[in-house]
Amino acid sequence: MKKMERYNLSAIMNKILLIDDDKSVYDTLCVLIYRMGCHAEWKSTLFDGLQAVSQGNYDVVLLDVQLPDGCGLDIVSKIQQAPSSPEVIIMTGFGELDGAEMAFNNGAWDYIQKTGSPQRIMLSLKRVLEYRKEKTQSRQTPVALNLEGLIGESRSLKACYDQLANAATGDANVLISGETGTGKEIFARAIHENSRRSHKSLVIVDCAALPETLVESLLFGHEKGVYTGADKARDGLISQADGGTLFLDEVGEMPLTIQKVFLRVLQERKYRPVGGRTECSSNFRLIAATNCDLDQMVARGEFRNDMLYRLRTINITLPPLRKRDNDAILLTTHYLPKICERLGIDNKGFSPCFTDNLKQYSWPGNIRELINVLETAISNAGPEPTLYSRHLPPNIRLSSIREVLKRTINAETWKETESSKNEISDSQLSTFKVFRKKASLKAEKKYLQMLLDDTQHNLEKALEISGLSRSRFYELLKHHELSL
Ligand SMILES: Nc1ncnc2c1ncn2[C@@H]1O[C@H](COP(=O)(O)OP(=O)(O)OP(=O)(O)O)[C@@H](O)[C@H]1O
Repeated sequence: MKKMERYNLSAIMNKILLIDDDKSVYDTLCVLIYRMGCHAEWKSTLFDGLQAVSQGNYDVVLLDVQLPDGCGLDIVSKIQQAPSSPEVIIMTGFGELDGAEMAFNNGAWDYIQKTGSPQRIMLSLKRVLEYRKEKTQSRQTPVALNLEGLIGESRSLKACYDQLANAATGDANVLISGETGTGKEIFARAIHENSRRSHKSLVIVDCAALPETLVESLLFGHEKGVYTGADKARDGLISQADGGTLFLDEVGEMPLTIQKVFLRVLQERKYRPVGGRTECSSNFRLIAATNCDLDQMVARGEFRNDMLYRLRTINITLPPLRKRDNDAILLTTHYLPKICERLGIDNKGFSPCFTDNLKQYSWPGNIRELINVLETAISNAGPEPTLYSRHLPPNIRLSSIREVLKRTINAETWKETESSKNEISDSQLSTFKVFRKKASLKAEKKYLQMLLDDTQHNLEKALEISGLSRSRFYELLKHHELSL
């Protein structure tokens, strides 16, 4: 019986791993950790620590910054990817703002100076364990989130799904930021659809398209006869959002004069229609979206600070597509059949060279650009059943060639620097002009080789991508002893 009790206890005990090369820190902390009713283990290097984390079921990792085999800050996200997703508390010998910023950006729970009292570490540990307990409990009663139409499994996007779930359970104002085409509107819709207001309207206001002279009338409505042509009273968008959600898209474009009026509406959910004598109220939930840096706009006097403060009770920042791991491919798999269906053609497959290009491109227009590019590729492919990189628009293929070239040239410059170090001893350095000429010839040849490989020696394609004239292209091939 006793044995059984002990077994049960250890099963529910929180497990803490300390990664620190100073054993005395472990000796001090492990007593306190055991007193808290937790189990402590110790590793002295990043390598051993990561190995332990990948196998053990730890709740928290206390991580030193300077370790014999590297910097602790570099492995915070790797630790969190372990099966038990442990929280990380950084313990540093020297507190530095840069280090703290990097730690928090990487997802650390806290950043503590080791030289302070061990109680400070214990307090942080206690808080993080409480947080984990709450997190586990809320997971046990999961809210069924409807993410229909939202594609992506990257870590950065999943963190946004968590925020979406949190926003959907309440009524707080939400500000969604992110580059153009990252899905701010589709996220706003998902928050509304998952909220208790989903049976009422989601009213979308495109602040960039609001005509300044009619803005108040559009938002607040107007009474009969206030304008020539206003032959009857009309509800504004705020009234239409009563009981539902008001979505202010491109909120950075809202004129300052309107921000002033709108701020009062935000605070009191009350407004006065143009020409009206009495105030009306509207119980709406506000979501706003922007691709501007509103903090910078506030600093330049282009956006009201009090408005921004109100808007971002919950702040969701959508990551750009280039920072979403494999999501571009998942989106491609999702959108290809839809586009083909819309065009009334058979679905198409895609080759590895096609996805390689998609992965290497930086997608400044994000998901919207990806959808457009897929449409172009489908149309370029005509009746062919499979999409290859040659079906992609030239700018995407070029940018991927540029990436590979950059990497190759960097590697070669490094090799050259290394070998030139040896050459310097027995030969004179050439002039800069000669050196530059040699380097550019080498890069030229590399480019041509890649162009030929990528286009499978197709002349027309090579000319299209390179922008070279036919005669210049032949001249270059001859010069570098390459053949088509
Ligand atoms: N995660 C996603 N899964 C599937 N489709 C997405 C996703 N994110 C965005 N999209 C699609 O990409 C397109 C652009 O999305 P959306 O209009 O929501 O972006 P946005 O950030 O509001 O853009 P903008 O700032 O230019 O207004 C839409 O067709 C949308 O359906």
